[in-house]
Amino acid sequence: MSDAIEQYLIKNEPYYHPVADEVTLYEAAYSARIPMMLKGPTGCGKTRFVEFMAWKLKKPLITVACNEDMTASDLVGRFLLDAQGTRWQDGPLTTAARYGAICYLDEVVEARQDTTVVIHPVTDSRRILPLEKKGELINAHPDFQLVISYNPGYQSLMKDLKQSTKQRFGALDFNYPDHDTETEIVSHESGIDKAISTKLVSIAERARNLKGHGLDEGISTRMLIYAGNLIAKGVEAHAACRVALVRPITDDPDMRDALDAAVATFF
Ligand SMILES: Nc1ncnc2c1ncn2[C@@H]1O[C@H](COP(=O)(O)OP(=O)(O)OP(=O)(O)O)[C@@H](O)[C@H]1O
Repeated sequence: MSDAIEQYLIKNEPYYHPVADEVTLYEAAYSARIPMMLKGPTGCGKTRFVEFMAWKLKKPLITVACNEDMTASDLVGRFLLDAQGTRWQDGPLTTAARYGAICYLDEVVEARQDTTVVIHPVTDSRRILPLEKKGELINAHPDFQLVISYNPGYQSLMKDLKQSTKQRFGALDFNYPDHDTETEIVSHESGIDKAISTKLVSIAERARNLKGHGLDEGISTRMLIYAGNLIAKGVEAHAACRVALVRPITDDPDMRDALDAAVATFF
């Protein structure tokens, strides 16, 4: 393995608690080199899952957080001018395709459509990545796989992946884990005991019922871990929940009252 890619190998096993059969399905998809789309709300474990799978498959992982200012060059690479003159610098997608990594494009829908089309030739049977500016055509390394994340809740008609992009991927649905699994995860990640984390999970479950009825998104596993982290640091539970759960998710006074009431039910 080249130095360029060695740095992206995950050395220690990431903690990942499987929720259903996603590990086996992903392994099969990887061995068939099917590009994968991980669908689900923010903070529910998609990134942790891909880190775990990359570690399990012993493949390097290159992650790119996509945004609307991103251009195709940010993915494939560009010519840079320095003291020695002009030189080409591979972008993260090119590095992954050239040397055989898993490339994870987080929230790819944020990127402009002219950016997302660069992934087309490398996500169908051609498995090629044309570097038009450089005049080079890369045949993707056999170990290369593209993985994207997608939050169906955020999509609108104005901003969505084209069908021609979506249909190049297999998809796994992610959601918040079931009560016991989430309790386990929150305890493990924040160090609080299960008696407290089960209460945090119960608060989140109530709040998740408010999604679409005043809240745009549910309280995520990530937020529960933050609350647990604060409690583990000695912050009193009500204050921890206010800082980590209630205030970040809404500014609506009625919704804040409803969430405070849910917190008061359990603490
Ligand atoms: N099944 C799980 N096993 C272990 N940890 C988990 C699991 N699900 C969630 N977590 C925890 O929740 C945190 C948030 O998950 P993660 O960062 O993977 O979310 P995400 O779905 O990728 O969010 P985003 O879409 O915002 O990037 C992780 O750092 C991890 O601590």
